[in-house]
This record gives sequence, C-alpha cells and structure tokens, in this order.
Amino acid sequence: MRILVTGKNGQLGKSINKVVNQTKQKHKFFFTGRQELDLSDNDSIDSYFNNNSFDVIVNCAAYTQVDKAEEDLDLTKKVNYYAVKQLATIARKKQIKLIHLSTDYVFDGTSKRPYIETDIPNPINVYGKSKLSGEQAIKEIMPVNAIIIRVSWLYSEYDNNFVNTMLRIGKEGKGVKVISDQIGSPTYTVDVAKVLLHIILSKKIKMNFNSEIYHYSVKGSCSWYDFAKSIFEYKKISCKTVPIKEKEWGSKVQRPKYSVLDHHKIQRQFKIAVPFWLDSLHACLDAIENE
Ligand SMILES: NC(=O)C1=CN([C@@H]2O[C@H](COP(=O)(O)OP(=O)(O)OC[C@H]3O[C@@H](n4cnc5c(N)ncnc54)[C@H](OP(=O)(O)O)[C@@H]3O)[C@@H](O)[C@H]2O)C=CC1
Ligand SMILES: Cc1cn([C@H]2C[C@H](O)[C@@H](COP(=O)(O)OP(=O)(O)O[C@H]3O[C@@H](C)C(=O)[C@@H](O)[C@H]3O)O2)c(=O)[nH]c1=O
Repeated sequence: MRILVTGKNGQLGKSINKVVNQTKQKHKFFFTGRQELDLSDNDSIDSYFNNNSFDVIVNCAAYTQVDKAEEDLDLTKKVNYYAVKQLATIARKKQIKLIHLSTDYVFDGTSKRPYIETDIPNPINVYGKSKLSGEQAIKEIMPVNAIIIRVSWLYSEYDNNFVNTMLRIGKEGKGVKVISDQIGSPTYTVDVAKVLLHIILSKKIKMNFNSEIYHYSVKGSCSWYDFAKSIFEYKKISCKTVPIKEKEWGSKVQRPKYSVLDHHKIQRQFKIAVPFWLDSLHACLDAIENE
C-alpha cells in the first residue's frame, strides 16, 4: 500500500515517521509538509493528487493554534474545513481510504462523564468549530471508507507542546501558575501513531467499510495543573506550581472544562492496548532525555 501522511513537521506526523522507521514497514509511507502539499491552497491540493496516487491518506495537518485561530478565521477554516472537504472529495473519487484526526475541542465540556462518539458536539471556540466542520464534510462526502479519530491534549518530545513548555519554565526556576479547572486526558503522540499504524495494517482498511468516528485517549484524566506537577515530579524539578482557575489565566478563548474521551469503542473494535496516561508521560520524558 501507498500511505500518505500530511503534517510531517507536526508532532503527530513526526511520531508516525518515528514509529514507521522503528517497525520497518513493508508498505510505502510518504510524508508531506506545506511545501509539498499546502492545505490552504486548493490548486496545490488538486495538483498534488493529480501527480501522486495513494491507497490511504492519514490527515494529521491542521491549524492547531487555539488562541490565534480566533483572529485567523479564514486560514483556520481553509485548513481545517475546506481542505478536509477537498481531501474527502478526492479520496472518494479515487477510492482512497481516509483517516482524519480530530479533537476533544468539538465538545463544550459540560459532560459529567467521558464523551462517547454519539454525544452531540458543541464547540465553543473557532478551532473546535473548524474541526467539527471538517468532520461533518467527511461524513457527508464519504459515507464509506473514512475514519475520524478524535484525540485530546497531545504532547510529544517534539517542538512546542505543554510538556516541553513546562520543562522550559521549570528550568527558569521562577514558578508557574497552571489551570486546575480544565480536565482532560493528555495523550502521547507515539501512542496515537501506534494506533494509527495498527488501523492501517488492519483487515478493515483492505475492505470497504462504513465511515466511523472513534475516540482515542489514554486511560485516566487530570487537570493541566496535575499534568504539570507530574512532569516536575518525574523530572525531579523543583518549581513552585500554583493552581489557578481558568478565568485567572486570562485567555479570551473558551476551552472545554471537561473533555475526557471514552476510548472503549476503538479499543474493542481494533483490540488495541490503551496505556495509563502517567506511564506514557514517563515514556515521553525518557524520550526527551535520550533525544
Ligand atoms: N495538538 C493537540 O493537542 C491536539 C491535536 N489534535 C489534532 O491532531 C492532529 C495533529 O496535531 P499535532 O501534530 O499536534 O499538530 P501540529 O500543530 O504539531 O502539526 C500540525 C501540522 O499541520 C501543518 N499545517 C498547518 N497548516 C498547513 C497547511 N496550510 N498546509 C499543510 N500543512 C499545514 C503544520 O505545518 P507547519 O509545521 O509548517 O506549520 C504542522 O506541521 C491535528 O488534526 C489536530 O487538530 C487533536 C487533539 C489535540
Ligand atoms: C503554558 C501554560 C498553559 N496553561 C494552560 C493554558 C491551556 O488551558 C492549557 C494548555 O495549553 P495549550 O496552549 O497547550 O492549550 P491548547 O492549545 O488549548 O491545547 C489544545 O490544543 C488543541 C490543538 C487541541 O486539539 C486540544 O486537545 C488541546 O490539546 O494550559 C497554564 O495554565 N499555565 C501555563 O503556564
């Protein structure tokens, strides 16, 4: 099979590349960034797929800057909605299987239990709304052969993410205030990459199937404050960590108060092992140490 992974410079794209290299796949993987395939430009998308053919697309590219998205409405919509719509149209026409990544931020965060796939989304910020539009476009255009996987609170050894930010702040030694009233499941991109690979190699991908949404996050949940404390504890970093309420943080952008995703459907259907969030955090911190 020929498998295209978009978003090669993002943290999930890099993790997929790493897992593919570690596991020596017989299938051919192709990784694109905006230089090869600019998702904000429909001509770029058309011309790329006119010149390249694939069996599976894994769409990891997205506009992911939650605060900036509020002002960058056009670009956010182009990448997270229109490009996804165009990818789905191409995938349908060319009979390519599409695996698309989405987010816990499609929910409003008012649930008292982990969100299941049939819960009604109600995004409360521009990023969440744009990702939901992308999902809806896929569902409309591809009643078959598309898989949408919602993940949450991604972190990795790569680039800017909450873990690397906390390690940097920890080293500065000035202390940190962290939100304690937003609850989610921090998810290591290497775990997601392994799940994606498992799905790509599954029997399902070889057949025609009804399109489905799945939730994937690791076991357990915490607040950003708990997450920060766990990072400092494992790394033995002494950093004064003060819990604050979301409103004290001062972001104008609303985020869900509770966005834990129930992973049982994907676990059951694909028979995947789901690790505990702290074990994955430790694995990531070890990977950062060894980079
Ligand atoms: N990060 C998170 O916490 C979460 C992410 N998700 C979803 O998971 C997926 C992967 O996220 P993650 O790896 O963390 O995201 P990153 O922000 O790390 O990577 C996204 C990638 O998309 C690329 N991209 C943005 N605009 C374009 C464009 N116009 N054309 C081509 N590529 C573009 C970026 O390119 P460049 O590097 O050049 O800017 C970047 O490399 C996304 O769909 C995201 O919505 C879901 C839940 C949580
Ligand atoms: C750096 C920092 C952040 N925070 C808070 C702000 C925010 O609510 C939270 C996490 O910060 P981030 O900037 O990573 O938050 P955010 O960009 O909202 O993270 C989200 O990204 C998108 C792409 C998703 O899809 C979501 O699942 C989620 O991971 O931590 C503190 O409280 N103190 C700090 O010092």
